[in-house]
Amino acid sequence: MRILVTGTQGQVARSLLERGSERGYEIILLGRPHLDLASGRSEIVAAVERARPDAVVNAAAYTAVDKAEADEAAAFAINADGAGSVAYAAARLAVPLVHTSTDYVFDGLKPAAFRENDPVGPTSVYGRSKLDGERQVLAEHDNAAILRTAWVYSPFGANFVKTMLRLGTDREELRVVSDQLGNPTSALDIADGILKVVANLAADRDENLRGIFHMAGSESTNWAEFAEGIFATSAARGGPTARVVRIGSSDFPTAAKRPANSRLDCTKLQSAHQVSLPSWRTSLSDVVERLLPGDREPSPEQQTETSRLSSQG
Ligand SMILES: NC(=O)C1=CN([C@@H]2O[C@H](COP(=O)(O)OP(=O)(O)OC[C@H]3O[C@@H](n4cnc5c(N)ncnc54)[C@H](OP(=O)(O)O)[C@@H]3O)[C@@H](O)[C@H]2O)C=CC1
Ligand SMILES: Cc1cn([C@H]2C[C@H](O)[C@@H](COP(=O)(O)OP(=O)(O)O[C@H]3O[C@@H](C)C(=O)[C@@H](O)[C@H]3O)O2)c(=O)[nH]c1=O
Ligand SMILES: [Mg+2]
Repeated sequence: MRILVTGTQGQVARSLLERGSERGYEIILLGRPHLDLASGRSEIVAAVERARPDAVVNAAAYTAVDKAEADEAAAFAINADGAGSVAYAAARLAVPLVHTSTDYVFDGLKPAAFRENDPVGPTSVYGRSKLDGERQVLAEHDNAAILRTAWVYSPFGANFVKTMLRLGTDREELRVVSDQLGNPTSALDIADGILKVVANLAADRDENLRGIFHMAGSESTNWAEFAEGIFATSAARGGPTARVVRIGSSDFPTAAKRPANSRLDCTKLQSAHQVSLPSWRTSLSDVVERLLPGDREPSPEQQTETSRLSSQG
């Protein structure tokens, strides 16, 4: 099966290339200048049709949350109209579409994990543009699954894990917000989940497989606790580490307002598609390992492990 993925350097796009190729799919990454989601509908349709896909995954987006506050037109062109045009193109080709969306469509005020039919209320331009993208995708294509994910990290692109490891190399202490809750999600796990959903859409016309689903790591946390987990994982492998000082969002001003709680309840995806993603506590070490340089000093535990193994001959 030939799967067209939008974007070439994105976290989810690169993960789909890796995981999809391992599983025998033909993965075609298509990005600028060949496919620009900010261009017009006819250009987008032509680019998608040229790739002759059996399925389409829209993994490209304007994801710079703070920058989007002052760049609303570009965020909506890519995340809303661009997504709608990708869906229109997939509908014309009569192939299934998986579209990626975000936990930031929610206002964060529910004192529990959000379900797919909970009222939305984005607090940022990024969140509003992604919400409009969901609406346009649903309007253009009935053979589509919209997967809302969250707090994505991976060996690729820009993400919070990379930021922490970078800042941790020359700082002893980092101030990180502890009053925003969410589900950190490995893009490699997202890729596995997307491939399963694509296969289900291709195999089965059941309308319960279409529509909006939450697909995030199975365990929630806050950014400060996530940072502590990143540094513990890194330190155990001889990588950079720093002490995390827990602060409130009001002590870390940003252009965009983030939801205080954007935990996602993913039971609908499990029951319809039999997909559930691991906890960040399980998936983080693989990503941290891949992000650390190869020539670092082993940690004391690793040294013990190495000498134990070599003494066993
Ligand atoms: N990152 C996160 O924490 C979260 C992401 N999501 C959603 O998941 C999806 C994947 O995100 P992620 O992989 O992290 O994204 P990244 O920020 O890693 O990558 C974004 C991708 O979009 C591409 N892109 C941006 N603008 C355009 C454009 N005009 N035309 C074509 N391609 C464009 C980029 O292209 P290029 O390669 O050329 O730079 C890049 O490949 C998105 O829908 C995002 O909204 C949801 C929740 C959390
Ligand atoms: C770097 C840093 C960030 N923070 C805070 C800022 C913010 O509230 C939180 C996370 O920062 P980031 O900018 O990495 O994350 P952010 O850009 O908000 O990440 C979001 O991206 C989009 C694309 C999504 O769809 C969301 O699911 C979510 O993953 O951590 C600190 O408290 N201390 C720090 O040193
Ligand atoms: Mg960011």
